[in-house]
Amino acid sequence: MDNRDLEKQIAAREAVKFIRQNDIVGLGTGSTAFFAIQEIALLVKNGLKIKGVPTSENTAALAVSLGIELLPLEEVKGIDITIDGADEFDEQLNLVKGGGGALFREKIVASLTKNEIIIADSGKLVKQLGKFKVPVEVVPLALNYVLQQLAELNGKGEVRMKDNARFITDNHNIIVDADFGLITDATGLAESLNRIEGVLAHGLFVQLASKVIMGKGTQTIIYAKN
Ligand SMILES: O=C[C@H](O)[C@H](O)[C@H](O)COP(=O)(O)O
Repeated sequence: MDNRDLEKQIAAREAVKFIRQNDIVGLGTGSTAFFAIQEIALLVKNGLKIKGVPTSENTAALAVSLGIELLPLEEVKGIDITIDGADEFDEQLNLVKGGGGALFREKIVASLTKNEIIIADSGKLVKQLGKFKVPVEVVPLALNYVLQQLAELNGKGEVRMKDNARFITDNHNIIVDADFGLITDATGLAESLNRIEGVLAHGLFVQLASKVIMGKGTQTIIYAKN
C-alpha cells in the first residue's frame, strides 16, 4: 500500500469509531470511502448492527459484496452518520466532491445526515478551494445553456469524458468540470450554481461536513466545526 492509501486507511479507521449500534450509516463513494466501507464490514462481521445508505451504484455493489445491509436512499428520512471522501477541503470544512461523479447522491445523503465525516489523505487539504475543478451534474438537454451560465460566472466548463464517450452518472446525466480558478467565496458560488436551470447538483459542499479526519503519515488530524 502506498503512503496516500495508508493515510486513507488510518483516517477511515478513526472515522468508524464514531458509528454506534443500530445507526443508519451513509456510505460514501471513491477510493477513500472504500477503506471506510471495508472497516464497517469488519465491524458488522463482529456484531455491529447498522444499515447502510449507498451514495452510488458502485458503493451499493461493494457494500452488498461485503455483507452490509442496505436501505434505499428514497426510503430514508434521516441518517445518523456518513463517512465519505472529498477531492479537496479547506480548514473551514468546505469541500469539492464529485471527482468520481457521485456528487448528487452524496449531497442528498449529506443533507440527510446528522454527522457527516469526511476522510482524506493529506494531499486533499488546500488553503483555498479551486485547484480541483468543480464537478457539475447537468441534465444533458441543458448542456449549452449551463456552459453559457458557467461562463457568466467566469467558469470554464468541460464535459467529462470516459473511454471516448461522455461520462454518464448513475442518474443518467453528464458531468461538466468547471474551472473557476481559486474560489474566494464558496458560499456565493454554490448559491449561484444552485440557481442555474439544468444543474442537478454541483460538487461544492458548504456547511455540510461536521468534521474532516485527515491521515498524515501515521497520525490523524481532525478538523471540526467550531
Ligand atoms: O464522486 C466521488 C466522490 O465525491 C469522492 O468522494 C471524491 O471524488 C473523492 O474520491 P477519492 O477518495 O477517490 O479521492
